[in-house]
Amino acid sequence: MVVVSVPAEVTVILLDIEGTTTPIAFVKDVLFPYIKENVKEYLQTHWEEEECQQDVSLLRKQAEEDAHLDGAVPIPVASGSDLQQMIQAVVDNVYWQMSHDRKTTALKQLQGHMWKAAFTAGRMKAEFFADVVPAVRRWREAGMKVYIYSSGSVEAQKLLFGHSTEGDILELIDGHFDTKIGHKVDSESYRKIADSIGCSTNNILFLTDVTVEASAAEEADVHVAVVVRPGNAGLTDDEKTYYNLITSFSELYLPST
Ligand SMILES: CSCCC(=O)C(=O)COP(=O)(O)O
Ligand SMILES: [Mg+2]
Repeated sequence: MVVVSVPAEVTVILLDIEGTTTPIAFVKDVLFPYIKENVKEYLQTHWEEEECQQDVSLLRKQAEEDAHLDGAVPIPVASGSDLQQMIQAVVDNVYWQMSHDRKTTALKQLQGHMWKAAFTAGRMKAEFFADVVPAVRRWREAGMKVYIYSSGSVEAQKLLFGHSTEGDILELIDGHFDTKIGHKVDSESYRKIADSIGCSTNNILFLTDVTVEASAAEEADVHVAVVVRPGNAGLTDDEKTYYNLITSFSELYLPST
């Protein structure tokens, strides 16, 4: 087994979800199809609710910003539009964004609200790779703080950790960040996360499957390791040489343990 040593200055482990703690297949084959199958009915049922109206407003704002993109789907303003046409426009916009795996705050917020019913009713349970929970427990026993940084909304992250096949493991996580702090490919986001936690960027080790995210974090002086899991996108030879790679969290060696 290859072992990657965690630098002594690291006190915080920051985890990506999809492709790092959780199989991409769970996201692509369970979470995302649930949205596609239920978005129309969800909008019809919840349309009058404040939360749903806020989600639609955010999607409309995003659609305005996306207007220049090929195939972008506009969402008309409420007044003067037929309700069913409006709902269909939102559905089409969600489908279009999902077909491009967009990580916009607007899409992620709606998805989080939609998953709430499925998770809280016990109809869906989040999957974590077998090494994740034991490793997080060990890190915490060794005095590390463990945070999540995912494009999935904080609300959705809490649903996953609160309703998993391993039970409610939310208490293992010290805090959550999503794209409201900035995008994961933007190095400034990692500086803001360090500020918010109250540490230096070089006190953080970020684990992700996506090398552009690793590169952005590294630019901010965050330590990184790239996580290679079944079903993840392949890496180039240069990426394999450049980054510390782990295939399991158990391959991380903490000097204090
Ligand atoms: C609460 S995560 C749900 C999955 C998701 O929507 C997503 O975009 C995952 O992105 P990540 O940044 O964790 O790779
Ligand atoms: Mg990921």
